[in-house]
Amino acid sequence: MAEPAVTCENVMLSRGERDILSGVSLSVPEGCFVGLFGPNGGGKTTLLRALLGLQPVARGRITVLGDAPGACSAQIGYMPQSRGGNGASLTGWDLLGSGMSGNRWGIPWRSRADTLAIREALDAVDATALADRRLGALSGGERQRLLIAQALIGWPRLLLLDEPLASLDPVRMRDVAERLGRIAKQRGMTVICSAHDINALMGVMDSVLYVARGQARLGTVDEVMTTEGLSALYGAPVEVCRAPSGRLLVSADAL
Ligand SMILES: Nc1ncnc2c1ncn2[C@@H]1O[C@H](COP(=O)(O)OP(=O)(O)OP(=O)(O)O)[C@@H](O)[C@H]1O
Repeated sequence: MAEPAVTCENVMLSRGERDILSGVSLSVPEGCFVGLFGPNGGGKTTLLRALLGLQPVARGRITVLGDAPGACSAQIGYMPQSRGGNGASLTGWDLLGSGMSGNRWGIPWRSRADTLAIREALDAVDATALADRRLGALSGGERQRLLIAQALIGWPRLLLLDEPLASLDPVRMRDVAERLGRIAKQRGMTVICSAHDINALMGVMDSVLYVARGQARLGTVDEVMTTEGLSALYGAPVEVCRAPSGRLLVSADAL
């Protein structure tokens, strides 16, 4: 059987004096598309950073692509949570090319293979027409698509996306989610993608990873997104309803 892409064994992650996640054990099979959800401050970014080796593991053990976090960086694409703003005078080509020449000295130079890899990644999220424009002249959602393209360059084995759908309008959100799902399946990529709107990833993700109050639960949508399951995770009544359209509605006073 194929080795899992990610494992956590009794993992605790702390920031400063605070424990953000504790006792987390899970296994993500290679090729699985995982939607990562939870409240603000629930620990989604902290977990993604731990998988990258950027956040120390306070207790327990994490493996990523069969190795310690940080050991397989070349096989991982990462899109950090966008805080906007920087590099307004750069173009999309500059942005995507910047990640490719970091191991070379001298004037930035792009090989034909680099250019092809950038073109493929831009095409994958329908961002080719944006790449010649300055970042400062793009909308938040347009910049967001370029950042997703940047994470896709070279078709990484593991793709970690921190709220890639934020700032996209509903139609574009669905379009980008479906494109990511198709690429992941075609390329056998493992994806962990955080989001706030679970409906944006319905039909695209294979599993849901829900983090809240320091706990994590991984399973299918039907296993995790239940009134009982989420109420237990939040430690407060949470109601999960499925509309006739298939959309999930999650509501609670505490959310
Ligand atoms: N640099 C830091 N130092 C100390 N605590 C931090 C730091 N960054 C984040 N935290 C805290 O860690 C907790 C988890 O934050 P994290 O960013 O992982 O949550 P999140 O689930 O990604 O939230 P959001 O949905 O708002 O993006 C939060 O309570 C946050 O305040």
